[in-house]
Amino acid sequence: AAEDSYELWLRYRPLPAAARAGVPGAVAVDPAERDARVLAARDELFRAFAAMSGGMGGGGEVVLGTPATSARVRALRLDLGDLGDEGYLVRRVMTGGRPVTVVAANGGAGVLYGAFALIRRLQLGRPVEERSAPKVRLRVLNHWDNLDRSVERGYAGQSIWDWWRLPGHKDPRYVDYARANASLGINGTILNNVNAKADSLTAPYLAKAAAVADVLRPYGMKVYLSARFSAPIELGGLETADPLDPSVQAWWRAKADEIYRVIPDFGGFLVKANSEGQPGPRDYGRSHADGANMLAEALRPHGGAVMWRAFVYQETDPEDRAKQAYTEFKPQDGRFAPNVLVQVKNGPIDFQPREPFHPLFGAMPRTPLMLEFQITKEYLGFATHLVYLGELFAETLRSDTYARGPGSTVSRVVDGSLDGHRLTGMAGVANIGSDRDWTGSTFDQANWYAFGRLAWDPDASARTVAAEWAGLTFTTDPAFARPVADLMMASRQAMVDYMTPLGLAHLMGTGHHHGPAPWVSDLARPEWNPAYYHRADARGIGFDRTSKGSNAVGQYAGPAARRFARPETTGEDHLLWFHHLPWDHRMPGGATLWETLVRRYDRGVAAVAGFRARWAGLRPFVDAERWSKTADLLKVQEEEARWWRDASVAYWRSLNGRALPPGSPEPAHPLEYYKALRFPYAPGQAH
Ligand SMILES: CO[C@H]1[C@H](O)[C@@H](O)[C@H](O)O[C@@H]1C(=O)O
Repeated sequence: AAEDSYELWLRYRPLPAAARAGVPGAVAVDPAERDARVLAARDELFRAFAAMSGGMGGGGEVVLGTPATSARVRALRLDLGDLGDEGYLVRRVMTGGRPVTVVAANGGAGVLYGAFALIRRLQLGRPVEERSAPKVRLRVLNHWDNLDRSVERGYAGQSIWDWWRLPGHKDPRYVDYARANASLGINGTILNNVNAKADSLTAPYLAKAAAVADVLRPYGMKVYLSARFSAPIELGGLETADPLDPSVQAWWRAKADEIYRVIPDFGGFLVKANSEGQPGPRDYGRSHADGANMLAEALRPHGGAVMWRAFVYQETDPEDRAKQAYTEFKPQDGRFAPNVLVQVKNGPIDFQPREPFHPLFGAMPRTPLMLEFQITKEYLGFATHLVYLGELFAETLRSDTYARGPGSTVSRVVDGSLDGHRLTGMAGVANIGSDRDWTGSTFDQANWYAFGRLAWDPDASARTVAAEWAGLTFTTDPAFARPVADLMMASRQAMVDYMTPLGLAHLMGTGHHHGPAPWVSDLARPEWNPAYYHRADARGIGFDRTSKGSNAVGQYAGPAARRFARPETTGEDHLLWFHHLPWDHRMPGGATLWETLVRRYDRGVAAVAGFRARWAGLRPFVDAERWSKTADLLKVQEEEARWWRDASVAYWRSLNGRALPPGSPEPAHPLEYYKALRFPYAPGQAH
């Protein structure tokens, strides 16, 4: 179809007539060039130029390559010193009296990224020159994809990884997946769920992963696997997976050797250990560092890395889940091998609509901390609600940890500049599935896009990224791109308002995590209950994490801790995250907490109604298919926003017996109606 959402942001279309002459007519690589990434860059430029020129191109030539392999690039004596392996330079130069656009880099990956940058700039109608290098080294997607093609927390259909027919059949979709990722600079992918089956490490599955790696390699992407810690028992027939046991160590060394025989550039392992029932070193009285280092030692001869997740909330500190990862990992700072990264979620609980930054950022200066975002919207309305996550990601990244004084932002922890780490990384839990539009909705494509752009440059502006995506995906007409970027930027706060305003968190329905269920309090583990998080009763609401409560604030560095210690300085965004307050608590504007809470719900619902109206006005700019799907989903979102608001307000009122502030509507139904709703077949559930 002419307007196919399958193409994502790589929609190569004829440029406006005036711009077509500027589309290069020729692409030159050195005849001896053998780097598959440079050849992929050349092919991508051919494809893009042919479409963008509408047959009218001819604005000169593009020369691609590295000084090492291209005599023409070498002859230009460009300064590429600060670009590393993956950075690039796109520059207009005169050679032999003719203007030429050169895409130069120190390595093939840089050439590839430069080619995509050139395409992007032409699509957006911008001057083509650009110099850029990634600030973060490992920019990876985490697929929570199971071997049976179900996707944990996936809302866009089945897994794209067709394990059954691999390696014999390689779905052409893998090439488009690689192109999309390369266009953002994403350079690695973890193919299988962190809740891992040991089967993924058997020879047949390694052959399948190798086939995928072969497709991704020309696009600069490495394959990684999630490793099940107990695999030596399940696959090797050993009696233990104790990381200090020599037979276990030998098993992993042999396994790593086997993997590198079939995937020579294998990236390494991602591990979820001793978390939510997964096996791990703690099962044997060993530490996380013991477990990670054992795997790191097996990968070290081959240059692989271990991404060891810090998502743990058992065993230690039952008083406050938000404190547990810090309690367990902070003492191990400095004990991890050099090829281990500790992968930390953006916030201390679990991918909520809003959380403060995770207290481990800044607290483990001797360990490379990898930041994990969730691109799939497990707690944020699945692929139905329009929520632009670039704004959430950027909020985390610019948060100041104060670990080394003011300006010690999370982005500086992650890019390694704060503590001098060269091994750095950012992971995004993928929202990709086999739906035609990849992500379940057009606007969820923007979240994949924003993750990639912010992994490349954690200091990039979320708004700029949104406008860029809207320009590439729809049209660069400012009468469209500007209002759409405004809508996207407002969308996350709108969701916070109608779901969990003022710092509330984790009030979603159990298991599936869709829809409100603040009344649930009878689940086996205390931290699975919404009531654990809101702690509301007749008198007040919120989780006291000050020194009078769980003292989670004590895990933050001085100025941050001081800010979070008092309601007045905490600010509205995290108010009830850190404080338990009476319903009559006076807010800065003079209204009570209760009134303000209800007003926030109302504001969130009204915002979504506003998005619908705005989208209606943008109809002339968008093809019918993509316009209608978005319009349909916004209608559902408005209904669900009202559901969240009504159910939540009805519940809080059942506790506090208060009237609604003037003008705020009564909930549509009595509380019992909301409590009785059931969604046994919601998508994406853990199994
Ligand atoms: C993969 O498991 C997930 C689980 O489905 C999810 O509810 C939660 O977000 O976190 C877990 C994790 O991050 O490990």
